[in-house]
Amino acid sequence: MADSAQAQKLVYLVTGGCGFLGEHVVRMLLQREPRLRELRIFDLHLGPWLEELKTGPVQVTAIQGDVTQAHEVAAAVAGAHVVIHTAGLVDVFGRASPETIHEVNVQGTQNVIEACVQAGTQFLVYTSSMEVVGPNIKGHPFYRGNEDTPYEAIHRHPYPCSKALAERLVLEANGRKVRGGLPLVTCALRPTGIYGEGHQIMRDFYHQGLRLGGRLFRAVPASVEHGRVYVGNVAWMHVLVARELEQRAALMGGQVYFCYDKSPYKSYEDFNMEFLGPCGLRLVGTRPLLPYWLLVFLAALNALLQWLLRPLLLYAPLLNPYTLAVANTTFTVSTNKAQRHFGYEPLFSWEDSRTRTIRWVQAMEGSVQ
Ligand SMILES: NC(=O)c1ccc[n+]([C@@H]2O[C@H](COP(=O)([O-])OP(=O)(O)OC[C@H]3O[C@@H](n4cnc5c(N)ncnc54)[C@H](O)[C@@H]3O)[C@@H](O)[C@H]2O)c1
Ligand SMILES: CC(C)[C@@H](O)CC[C@@H](C)[C@H]1CC[C@H]2[C@@H]3[C@H](O)C=C4C[C@@H](O)CC[C@]4(C)[C@H]3CC[C@]12C
Repeated sequence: MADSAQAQKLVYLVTGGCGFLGEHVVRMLLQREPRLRELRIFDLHLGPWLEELKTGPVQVTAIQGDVTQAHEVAAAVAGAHVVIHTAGLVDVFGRASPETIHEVNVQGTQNVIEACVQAGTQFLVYTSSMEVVGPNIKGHPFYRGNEDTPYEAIHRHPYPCSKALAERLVLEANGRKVRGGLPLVTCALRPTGIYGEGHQIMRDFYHQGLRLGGRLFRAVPASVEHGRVYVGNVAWMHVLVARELEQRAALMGGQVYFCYDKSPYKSYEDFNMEFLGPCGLRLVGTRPLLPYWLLVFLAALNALLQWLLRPLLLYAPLLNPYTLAVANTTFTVSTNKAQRHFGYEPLFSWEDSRTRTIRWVQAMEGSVQ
């Protein structure tokens, strides 16, 4: 990274900077990274909100580009000191083909790595996922596990497969010599289910509840714990890792860190109700209203319909065999590795994270009280 004379003048690149997490990373960098001279935001789809960021002291450069295009990535990385790579296809609903998911999540990540090597960029932070670990295809629970907990990470779905492969590429690239002869320092962050302002799935559940007269119907037992983490804390961890990588390269380089905070362990649906309940929705049923075998049948029917309708239209409901399996498998983390390695503490308390998310849902048109 830059020498002391220029230490206040760093260039950061955030890929996927207009996404749900990416936007929070961009805003967090502008608020909490005083060394920034230029912040480059690379995304397939640039958001109109970027314009408001261009009035501050930091040069904000919006770059419309595709991580699958190596030359576009190389141009965006050239001259950057730090790359935070969040761009990816987060698709477990069958919207994109397995080939496209692989091309974006794996080849796109390889393009970012090679661009760092060619440009002499030394620091790369990759947004991985809990799904690199599990739930696995056998439905084994991962109960309050950490980065060292043994677990049979076997996947078949294109999304977790792509995240696992991309993470491996990033970690294996740690230590490669970049242009100029210095070592590339990489690390991967593994958020569990992220929630907060801008979470599209939360928005989908809210609108589904409105369509059903203010009700959602329980499909998953309350006993199935899911780890969730507030988007602001995930963004903060990215900023902190990017800042500490240089000083702690020997300790942090090539490492993975789960993203965590004080969000409570609950079933996916019960956790969502922490925000949707105060916005007027009700979760019907203290236990699943339908037997599991019927849910399995309905999920399979959705998958069949998606396949049959694909030539005509995209049918991608929330319920499919993969989402049903994930929803019904306990996956929670309990770790302090990020705190031990680089002093991470959540920036937002559970209460604050909950309040911010509720306010965001309430701001959506038609919140029912
Ligand atoms: N949302 C979660 O719960 C969660 C949990 C763990 C990890 N993650 C990871 O966090 C990252 C961001 O996820 P998100 O939830 O913000 O998703 P998102 O879809 O909101 O954001 C992804 C961004 O990447 C961009 N993008 C997609 N394909 C691109 C391409 N070919 N070139 C350039 N940009 C491209 C999209 O336009 C979008 O702005 C992903 O890597 C995802 O795997 C998400
Ligand atoms: C229809 C019901 C069965 C309903 O409960 C389904 C919920 C389902 C859509 C979600 C349950 C668990 C979610 C996943 C989890 O939070 C972690 C993820 C990792 C991240 O990298 C991408 C998103 C996701 C796969 C997330 C997707 C939605 C769920 C499957």
